[in-house]
Amino acid sequence: MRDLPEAARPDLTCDVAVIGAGTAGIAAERSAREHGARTLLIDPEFRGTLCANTGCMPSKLLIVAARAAHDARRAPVFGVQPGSVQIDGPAVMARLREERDRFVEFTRESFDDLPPDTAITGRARFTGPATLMLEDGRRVEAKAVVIATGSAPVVPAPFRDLGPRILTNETLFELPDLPDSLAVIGGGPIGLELAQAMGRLGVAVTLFDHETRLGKAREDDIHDALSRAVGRDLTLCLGADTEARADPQGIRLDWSGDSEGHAVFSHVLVATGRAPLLDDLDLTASGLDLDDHGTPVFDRDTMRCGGSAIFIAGDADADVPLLHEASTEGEIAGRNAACHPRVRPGHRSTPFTLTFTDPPLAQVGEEPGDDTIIARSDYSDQGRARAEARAEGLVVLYADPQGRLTGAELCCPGAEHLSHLLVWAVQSGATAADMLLLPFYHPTLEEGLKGALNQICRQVRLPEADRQASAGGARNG
Ligand SMILES: Cc1cc2nc3c(=O)[nH]c(=O)nc-3n(C[C@H](O)[C@H](O)[C@H](O)COP(=O)(O)OP(=O)(O)OC[C@H]3O[C@@H](n4cnc5c(N)ncnc54)[C@H](O)[C@@H]3O)c2cc1C
Ligand SMILES: NC(=O)c1ccc[n+]([C@@H]2O[C@H](COP(=O)([O-])OP(=O)(O)OC[C@H]3O[C@@H](n4cnc5c(N)ncnc54)[C@H](O)[C@@H]3O)[C@@H](O)[C@H]2O)c1
Repeated sequence: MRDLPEAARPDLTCDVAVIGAGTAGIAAERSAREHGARTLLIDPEFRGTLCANTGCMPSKLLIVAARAAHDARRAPVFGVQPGSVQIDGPAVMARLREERDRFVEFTRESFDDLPPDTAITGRARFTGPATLMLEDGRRVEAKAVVIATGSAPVVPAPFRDLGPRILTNETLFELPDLPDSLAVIGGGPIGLELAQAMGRLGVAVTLFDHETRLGKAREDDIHDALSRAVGRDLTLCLGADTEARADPQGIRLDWSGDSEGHAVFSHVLVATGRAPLLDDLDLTASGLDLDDHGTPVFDRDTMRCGGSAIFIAGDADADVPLLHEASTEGEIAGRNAACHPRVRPGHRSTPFTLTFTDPPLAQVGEEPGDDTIIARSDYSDQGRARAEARAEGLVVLYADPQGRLTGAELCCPGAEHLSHLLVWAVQSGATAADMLLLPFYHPTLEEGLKGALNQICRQVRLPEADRQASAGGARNG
């Protein structure tokens, strides 16, 4: 460094520079440091993770408020009369923000544990394959770089420039009160979760999607179960293209396609997908190969971009934009950045997505192939679900010709937990017969899985371990 003229000397040097202090970046920095690297963690704000601020946590806080309202409304089915249910919108939003801020504080506190001079405030861009420039002009030289800049909502043209009544996940949780009415554009996980929650909190919600499938459901009967369930809390308008314009009362939407109409909504939530935040990075200077969307081409086992010393993790890579994947990818990227050029594959877990509707939608493993054995458990009369007056939906299991579980799709009560059991079974290589040898307590939602597991055993001629008659008086456990 001493031989360089002063003007060319970097202001900051390190082994691994991590760009972005979200879930992936925090994991990458920690992992690189644990593997002996001198690290820098660069972020313009250090405001805590997307998950805590505007993602997983505030959305689940809205969902739990909605569930409380829903449970109170359906209590009379059990002979319990709670009286008329009143929703105090400002109180719902205040509790959401109070709890959310607590979660955000925890993620911010993790920055206090960083070694001195590791956290660098600034927005970074590439000036070369291993050099970065911060917006204040400081130059950073690193042996390896991890890109962990996250993603941002994509707002299609008709919804841009229409003012604060157009919401995204970045603004919805800041509303002082619940909206009078809400159009939700997009039936992916964000749209589904927030639309159903708002509907249950008494907001008049219409959900639009230009496709006819909600939540990328694989199976027709799973999609039917999901549509029926959310259709009780909101109006569904699938296969519809929407136009938007400002109106004195809010935002007017005109839609056409499988249905036609127009209406004015006090607010519109745009949940039409998210795109990696890479534009500010000047990736051309990095020398990386980019795909058609401008995302670096990378190896998802090592998180390395081509043959370079640049790694990528989290939503920035547009692969699987989920919290647990961001964390895993960060850990792999950080370790390999520290050990570069001796990179090695990290462990990637079985694909698993969970949308927190009621009942939840879960997808486990890969899509079924031509020789996949498919079996179903119906939850519309499952014993425990029936007792709780929430019997609906189904579980679809996938297995290979040897009876080994390869995946599942669920939309039924308890799917949040049942899907965990199933993803653990898939990842550990269990067969349907192995599963049936495990204990099933009675009366539980888990018992409902036995029907599909037995069907697989019959189809592949494995022993059906469970012959125990249902003691619950209902079909399927
Ligand atoms: C509404 C919503 C609900 C969700 N719910 C769930 C859920 O229930 N379960 C689940 O698994 N996943 C959920 N997700 C997805 C999950 O939140 C994300 O996959 C995850 O948080 C992504 O983490 P990340 O580290 O990639 O990004 P982030 O946490 O966004 O971190 C990116 C960081 O990069 C910084 N940055 C950006 N550009 C630069 C630059 N040029 N220089 C320096 N720093 C920069 C940003 O300031 C930010 O701090 C949800 C997402 C949303 C939007
Ligand atoms: N529970 C969870 O794990 C959870 C919750 C929320 C978000 N997330 C993550 O965040 C990511 C982004 O979520 P998302 O729901 O915004 O995106 P998404 O891409 O999953 O879904 C977007 C939906 O919007 C529709 N759409 C796109 N353009 C449209 C248009 N112009 N008009 C009408 N519909 C349109 C698409 O057909 C699709 O159904 C997800 O992929 C997921 O990884 C996860």
